[in-house]
Amino acid sequence: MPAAATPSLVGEEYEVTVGPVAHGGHCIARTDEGRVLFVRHTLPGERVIASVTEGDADSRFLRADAVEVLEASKDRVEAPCPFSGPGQCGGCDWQHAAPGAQRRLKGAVVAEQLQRLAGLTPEQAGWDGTVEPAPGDKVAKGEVPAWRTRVQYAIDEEGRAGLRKHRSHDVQPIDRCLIAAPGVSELGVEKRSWPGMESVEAIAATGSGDRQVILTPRPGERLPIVELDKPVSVERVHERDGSVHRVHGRPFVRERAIDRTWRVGDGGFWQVHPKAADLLVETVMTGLMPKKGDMALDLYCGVGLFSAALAERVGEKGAVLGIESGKRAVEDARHNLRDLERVRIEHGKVDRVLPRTGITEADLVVLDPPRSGAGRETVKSIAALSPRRVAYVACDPAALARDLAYFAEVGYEPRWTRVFDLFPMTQHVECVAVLRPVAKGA
Ligand SMILES: C[S@@+](CC[C@H](N)C(=O)[O-])C[C@H]1O[C@@H](n2cnc3c(N)ncnc32)[C@H](O)[C@@H]1O
Repeated sequence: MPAAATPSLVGEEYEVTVGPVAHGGHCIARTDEGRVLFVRHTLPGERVIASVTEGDADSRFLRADAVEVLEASKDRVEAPCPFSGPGQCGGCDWQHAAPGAQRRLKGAVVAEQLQRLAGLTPEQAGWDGTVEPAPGDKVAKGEVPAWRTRVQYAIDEEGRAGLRKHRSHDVQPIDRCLIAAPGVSELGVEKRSWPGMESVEAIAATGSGDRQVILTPRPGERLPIVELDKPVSVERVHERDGSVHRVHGRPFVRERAIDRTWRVGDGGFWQVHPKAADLLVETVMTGLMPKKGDMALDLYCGVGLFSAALAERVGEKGAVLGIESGKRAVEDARHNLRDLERVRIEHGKVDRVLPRTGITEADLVVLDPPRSGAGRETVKSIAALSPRRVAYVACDPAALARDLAYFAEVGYEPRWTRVFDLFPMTQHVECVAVLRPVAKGA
C-alpha cells in the first residue's frame, strides 16, 4: 500500500513572537510546539499571526506570511506599494520596514552569514557593520528610491503585465512599480495589454537615454508589433527557440559609467542600480590600489567594466586579462575595450579557463561572480597566482562567506569589507571584500 501523504499545513495559523531576520527576506519564529517558521512581511520582535504558505507535518521548517500584526515593531511603516503584502508581489521584501531598518536587517544577515559560514566577526572581516545607501538614494521614511533600470515583467493569461508572486509562477498584475526607474515607468509597459507574451523586459540605460524592450512570447505565439508610451530607441524580440529576431533599432543599449560608454547586448549583465557601476569600480580600485606595470585579472568580467578601470591604471607596461562565459558579453567587452591595447578577454567558464591561461603570477585579481559564487577550485586557482590583493564583489553574502572560508584555507584574509544597499526595498545587498595574503608567521 502506498504510504499516506503527509498532511499539508498550508493555511494553518500560528500566533508567534518573531525572532531574528534570516537570509532570504524573512524572520525566524517558533511555534509553541517548536516548529520553525520562516515568516515574511514581519519584523524582529513583532507578535503576529503567521499563516503557513509552504510545508507539511514532516517539513524541517515551514514558510509563512504574517497576515495580522498584533504587536508592531517600531521599525514598521505602512508599505508605500499597494502591491506589497501577503500573497501579492514577490519583488520587494522590506516595503514594510523604515529605510534605516531595512539596512540594519541586511547588515544583520551579512554578519550572520560571515559568522556562520566563514567564522568571521565583522571586525575580522574589516567591516564596520553598516550597510551604506547608494549615493543620491532617498533614505527618509516614506520615500522610495526609483532605482530599477531593468524590470522583467511577467505577463498573465489575460495579457496583463505584473510581477511574480513570492516563490510562485503566478503573476500579480500591477499598474506601476515604485522602485522602477523613471525611464522604465515612462515606457508604460503596465498600461498596455500583452496577449500571447510570457514576459516583457524593460531596460532604461543610464546616461544615454537608450531604452530596450525584450519580449518573450508563449510557445507558438506570434510576435506583436509594439507601440509604447515613449519612443524606444531599441526594441528586440526573443523567439522561443533562443534565436533573436530584430524588430528595429540597435541590438544593445549604451550605458554610461566611469566616463566611458558601454555597449551591453541582449541579455548581457549590467548593474541594475544606476549608481552601482561607478560606486563598485571606485570601491574596488580603492581596495586594489593598482600600480603601473601590474598584471591584473578580471574574473566574470561581463562587458569589461573592471577591466577598463584596471587597464587605465596599470598602464602600457601592465596587462589585464578578463574571463567571461557569455558569448555576447565577450563580444561587447572586446568592443568596449578596443582602445585599451593591454587588455585581453577570454571566452569561457572561469574554472576551466583560469587554470589554462599560461599565467603563473598575477598582482591583482577582481572577481564578481554570479549568485552561486566562485567555489573552492577557483579560489585555489586564484591563490596559486599569488596576487597581492584580491577584490571580491558579491551579490550574495552567503556565497561570499563560503568563498571567504575557502580563501582562508589558501592563506588569504579580508583586509576590509564594505556593504552597499544597491537594491532598496528588497532583501538584496552588494558586498565588496578586499583580501590580502595572511602575513607570514601570523
Ligand atoms: C555579476 S556579473 C559581473 C559582470 C561585471 N563584472 C560587471 O560588473 O558588469 C557576473 C558575470 O559572470 C558571467 N558568468 C557566470 N558564470 C560564469 C563562469 N562560470 N565563468 C565566467 N563567467 C561567468 C555572467 O555572464 C556575468 O557576465
